[in-house]
Amino acid sequence: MRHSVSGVPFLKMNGLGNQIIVADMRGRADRVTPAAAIAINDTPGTKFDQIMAIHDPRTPGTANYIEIINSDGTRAQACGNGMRCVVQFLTAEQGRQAFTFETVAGILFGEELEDGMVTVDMGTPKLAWYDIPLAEEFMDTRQIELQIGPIDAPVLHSPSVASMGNPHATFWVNQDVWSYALDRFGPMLENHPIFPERANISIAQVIGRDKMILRTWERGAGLTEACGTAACAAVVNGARTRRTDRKVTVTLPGGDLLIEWREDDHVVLTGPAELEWTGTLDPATGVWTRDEVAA
Ligand SMILES: N[C@@H](CCC[C@H](N)C(=O)O)C(=O)O
Repeated sequence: MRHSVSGVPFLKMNGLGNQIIVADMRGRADRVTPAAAIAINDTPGTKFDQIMAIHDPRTPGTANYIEIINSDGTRAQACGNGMRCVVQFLTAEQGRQAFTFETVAGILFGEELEDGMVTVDMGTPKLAWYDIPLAEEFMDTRQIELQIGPIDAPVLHSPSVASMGNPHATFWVNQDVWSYALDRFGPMLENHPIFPERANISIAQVIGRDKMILRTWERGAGLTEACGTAACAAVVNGARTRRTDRKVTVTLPGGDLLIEWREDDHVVLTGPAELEWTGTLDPATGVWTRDEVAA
């Protein structure tokens, strides 16, 4: 095993194929720099969607402060799949299942279940236009005026928008979600002037009251195999537009997530997390080494 002098332990993990790096920054005052995040993502073998940096707690009663960094070096307020990875790592380390965390978006609760699945209470959605945020006032965020494609035959239009701490737009479609060039439309919609802080862009096909298929172009990361907060936002938007119930299995390219928008307004997500390998990372530069595994 080779460790750089200023290195921190890191784990390459995934949550339904959402590529996650967990960086253990406990006991340190520094942060993973944007330059380091970009360098890690540019290095073969560590292409990722988010880094979940575990810091010492800032607020009594919480286990850790979690900072979330996209692969383009920008900070994100929330990451459902990454939170499941953090819970799984800490459960394996500490032998206890339940944790309360703080993120920039608020306090979250996560727990590893007996069957190995991880459930995270992602808090309450924010639905006012200024909370998402949008650049102009919309009284009803269940359907906003936004379209892409020809004016008389838009390819995607009239999304529902919601914040799960981070901004999401859900475009409802009737045909196969794979028939849309999300790689082409995603960047345009992510950076549309209506979203002053950019947005995560999803295409949703409702299959039944409790089933939905979802693809997401993530702000700051691009096309991903899964986006937990996008699935949460899609179920909130599905329920409040009466397309779905409040408990829905969301099928993402990487697999299924169970999302429940509880009556107490909290959105809870349940799914798997997987450890791939471990290593050491310099959080200032992004230089990393992979631990050697005994044969
Ligand atoms: N993969 C995440 C969402 C990550 C944050 C997003 N890219 C943003 O900038 O808001 C998830 O599982 O929720």
